Amino acid sequence: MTQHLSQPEFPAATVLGYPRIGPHRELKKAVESFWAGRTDAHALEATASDLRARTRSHLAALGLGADDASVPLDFSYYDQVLDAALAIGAVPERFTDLVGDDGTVDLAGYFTIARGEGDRAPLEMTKWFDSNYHYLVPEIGPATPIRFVGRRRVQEFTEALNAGVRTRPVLVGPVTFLLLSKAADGAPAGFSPLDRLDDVVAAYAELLAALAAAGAPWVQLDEPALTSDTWDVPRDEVKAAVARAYGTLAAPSSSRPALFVATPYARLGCAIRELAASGVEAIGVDLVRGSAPDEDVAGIENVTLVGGVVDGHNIWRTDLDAAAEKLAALEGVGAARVTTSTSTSLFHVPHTLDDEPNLDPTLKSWLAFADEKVGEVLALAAGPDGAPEAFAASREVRSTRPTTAGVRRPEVRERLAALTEADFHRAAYDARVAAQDAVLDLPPLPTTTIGSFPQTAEIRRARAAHRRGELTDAQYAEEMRAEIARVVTLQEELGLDVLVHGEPERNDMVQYFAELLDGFAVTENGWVQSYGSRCTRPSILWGDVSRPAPMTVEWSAYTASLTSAPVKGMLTGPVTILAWSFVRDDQPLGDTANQVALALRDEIADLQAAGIGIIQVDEPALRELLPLRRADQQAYLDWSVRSFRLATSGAVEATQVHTHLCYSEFGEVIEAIDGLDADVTSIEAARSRMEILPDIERSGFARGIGPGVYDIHSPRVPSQAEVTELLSAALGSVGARRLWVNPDCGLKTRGYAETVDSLRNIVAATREVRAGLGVPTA
Ligand SMILES: Nc1nc2c(c(=O)[nH]1)N[C@@H](CNc1ccc(C(=O)N[C@@H](CCC(=O)N[C@@H](CCC(=O)N[C@@H](CCC(=O)O)C(=O)O)C(=O)O)C(=O)O)cc1)CN2
Ligand code: MET
Ligand SMILES: [Zn+2]
Repeated sequence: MTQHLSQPEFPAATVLGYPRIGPHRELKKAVESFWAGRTDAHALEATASDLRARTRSHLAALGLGADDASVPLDFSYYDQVLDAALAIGAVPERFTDLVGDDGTVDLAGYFTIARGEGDRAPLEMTKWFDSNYHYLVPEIGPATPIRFVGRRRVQEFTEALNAGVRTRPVLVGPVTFLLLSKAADGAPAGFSPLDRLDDVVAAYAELLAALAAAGAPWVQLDEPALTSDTWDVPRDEVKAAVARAYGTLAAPSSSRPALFVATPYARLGCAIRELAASGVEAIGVDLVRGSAPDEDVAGIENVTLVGGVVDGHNIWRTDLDAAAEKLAALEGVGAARVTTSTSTSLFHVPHTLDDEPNLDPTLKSWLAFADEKVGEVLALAAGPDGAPEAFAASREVRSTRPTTAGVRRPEVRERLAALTEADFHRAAYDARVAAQDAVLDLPPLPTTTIGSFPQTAEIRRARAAHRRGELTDAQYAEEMRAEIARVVTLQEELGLDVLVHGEPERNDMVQYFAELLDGFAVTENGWVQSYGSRCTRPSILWGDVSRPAPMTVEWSAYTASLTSAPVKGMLTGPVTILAWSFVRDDQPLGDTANQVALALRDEIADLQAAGIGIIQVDEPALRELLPLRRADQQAYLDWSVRSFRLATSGAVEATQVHTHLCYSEFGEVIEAIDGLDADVTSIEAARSRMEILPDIERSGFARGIGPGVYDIHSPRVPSQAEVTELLSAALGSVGARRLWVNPDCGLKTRGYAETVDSLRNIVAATREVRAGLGVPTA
């Protein structure tokens, strides 16, 4: 051991992070009431402080030590990447007026940067690694101010210490911060945010010193970017950045805390040597999605290796024997010490199983949410002799799970085994176009929406009342039908060409289907943050999947009965259903996806039989599950595309199959999108001003395409002129024959006022552009 004498030991058991939204979404409610002007910043700060207090004493009560830095301090009002940007003062120029004399931004300003205001666009939002969490993308240019200004983490640390808990502050690490950033508008060609590394590192060094001065023995720097090899920046530059950043931050000094660098989500392949040589005291590796590092890493003998053996990203009870073996194998790498942790932060999983009285007890015995995972980490640190009951309970799952009814259903398995290649193919596209043109009679540049209309407070209240038994099934259905009728009338008045039913009956586009399919369970309080204050309750896909009855046919058929316009049926695709659920870990994902696909295939057949001629199968999560390492990507794209094709290829030639994707860079998966073989694809494009078009052109994509012309993530109403301009750009690259007109995504999070104005402008702009083509306008 060459560690400094005063060097504290890393805790034997810890977790990389914990849910921050609150067991009953306390933070969501407090933040939304602040936004609505119902409470002031003081009240919000007080609620947040109370939530932090409850979280740390809860974690201490669960058994994480109160004085040894084993309780992580990872609170955020909205997003941890935005927090990092504001800690170092990196505010985009358009928000400069929000910055005070001391370089900080107050709470109201913080939310303005997160959510936009008037004509000022918020920071772009995109997926956090391969999860359904979304972070805000910092904008870094050559002149972006970067210096340590934001003391929130320091204050939170002191607050906890005064209450008797010495926490471990968590920060997004400097290299990941810059790799996740984008070049600010106006940055010269060739500029990369990583060019500002030295400035960022200098700011972090001051922040670390402030935390040490406040009494923090350890600080956790999250560097998940090091588990991916898909950055634009060459690998050698990433390694050099790690060496440079941590060479500075971990240089011997009495004024810094000990550093724990965590690398969740996949294998730390890229920079472990640079990290080990840098002088950081501890390195966390993901042993659930990744594997142990090589055995010849120089410097590792001075480092504590923190083995992430409890899955932070899924909810299955850990096989403690297998996890203990992984930890034992990690010992072989030659580190100074090996300790136990989770693979990722636990903010991807719900708080606790104790809040789920209605989950089937057998299923429940197979699961571990965040609190139960804390127990697993502690049990592993104690070992089989120290925690015999936990190890016994874990063994019990191994024996009951494979044999429990519903886990393996012969009829589902036989149907899958009998599939042939023909089940994955539709007729040739040209034949489909001819058949569809003959029945659909659509104008050029057909207008449509992505499916959902605003989920109003009345709709949610009705659903809550139905759940509590205050509305009968019939009364609830009546309310939903009334809403559908309103949405149909509105779309007719607006003059949209292909109508939707608006999805009022869906609590969520995945949970709705999970509630109707066999093989899934749903939670009551299993909320997980998706972005900002928005949460979802991921369903639990535990057994073989099948469809006991049609799921959407009545709603779609009712909708079609109200109008002579074509109505688009609306389903969620197999990949997205998997991505936004907690999925069984006992068989390949592709097999599970195909089971879901067969259920959807039957639904499509029923929709067709009910006279629905256009069916959209949403796959917004296609890009999300893309593996973080290039070598793994093709295999993923193969099974994901095939499952979509299995779901949709039963459609007859005349049925027009649509798909929809949103969020993230599609350039990387454009060939896969082509492989879906949908007749029409709608895709997010408005916020990036149609940046996707060159990718589409280059790929030779030759079917219908609707690049979004309305950024639905903002309350802003796009003007007719703006939409006309976007459409003209799209027309230039894809041509009138293939272009569809639609918003970026569903309208469920929007209000009615801005929705109606925006759709009106979209229809008007489309008519203007059609007129330019010499097409009749009405
Ligand atoms: N699963 C999923 N992931 C996704 C998306 C998505 O739509 N679904 N979209 C993208 C963006 N992410 C999003 C995630 C959540 C929401 C969202 O709107 N969430 C709602 C909850 C949606 C929901 O589950 N609603 C339920 C329950 C609503 C609720 O809170 N009910 C109250 C009572 C309602 C009342 O009395 O007003 C309660 O239970 O306490 C329903 O409608 O039934 C929220 O945070 O507020 C939007 C986008 C990517 N990932
Ligand atoms: C996140 S993609 C959303 C698609 C869905 N059909 C909707 O309109 O809400
Ligand atoms: Zn979408």
